[in-house]
Amino acid sequence: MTDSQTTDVHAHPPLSTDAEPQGDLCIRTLAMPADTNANGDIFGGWLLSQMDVGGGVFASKVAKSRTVTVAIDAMNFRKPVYVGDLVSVHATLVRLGRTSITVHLEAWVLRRRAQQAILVTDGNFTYVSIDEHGQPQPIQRDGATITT
Ligand SMILES: CCCCCCCCCCCCCCCC(=O)SCCNC(=O)CCNC(=O)[C@H](O)C(C)(C)COP(=O)(O)OP(=O)(O)OC[C@H]1O[C@@H](n2cnc3c(N)ncnc32)[C@H](O)[C@@H]1OP(=O)(O)O
Repeated sequence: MTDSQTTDVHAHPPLSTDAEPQGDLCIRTLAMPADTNANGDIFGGWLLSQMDVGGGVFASKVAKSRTVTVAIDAMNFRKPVYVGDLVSVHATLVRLGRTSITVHLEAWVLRRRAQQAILVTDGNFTYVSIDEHGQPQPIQRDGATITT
C-alpha cells in the first residue's frame, strides 16, 4: 500500500438494488425506538455515529493505534431506516496517508420480513492516528498485508 494508492469510490454512486455490500463488516446493530426522530424514523445522526464507530474500529486496526475522526465527506442518505431494521456497516480502505486513513463506509439494512439488504447510507470518513497526547503520529507500515 502506498500513499497514493486509492480505491475508486465515487462520491455519489447510483443506488443499485442488485448491489452487494462492499468491504469488511465492522459493526452490526439493531435500530431501536430510542433512536427515532420526530417522524418516527431513525435519526440520521444515530446512523452517522454507528458508521463513525465502525470506521473508527476499522481505522484503529489498520493504524494499530487510537484514531480520531477528522472529516466526513460525500455522505449520502439514500433510504430511511426504521425501528427493527438490522443495520450493518461495511468498510473499505480508500487512502492511507502519513498519519491519516480514509475509509469508505456503507450502511445496509435488512428490514423485518425482507430477504435482501438495501444500501441506506454511504460516505468517506477520514481518521487520524494519534499518540497518547492526542497528536497525529505516523502510521506504522510493516509491509505486511493489512488485515482487519
Ligand atoms: C488497536 C486495535 C483496536 C481496535 C478496537 C478499538 C477501536 C476503538 C474504536 C473507537 C471508534 C470511535 C470512533 C469515533 C471517533 C471520534 O468520535 S473522535 C472525536 C471527534 N474528532 C475529534 O475530536 C478530532 C479533533 N481534531 C483533532 O484533534 C486534530 O484536528 C487532529 C485530528 C488530531 C489533527 O491534528 P492536526 O494538527 O490538525 O493534524 P495535521 O498534521 O494538520 O493533519 C493530520 C492528518 O489529517 C489530515 N487532515 C486534516 N484535516 C483534514 C480534513 N479536513 N480532511 C481530510 N484530512 C484531513 C491531514 O491531511 C493529515 O493527513 P496525512 O497527510 O498525515 O495523512
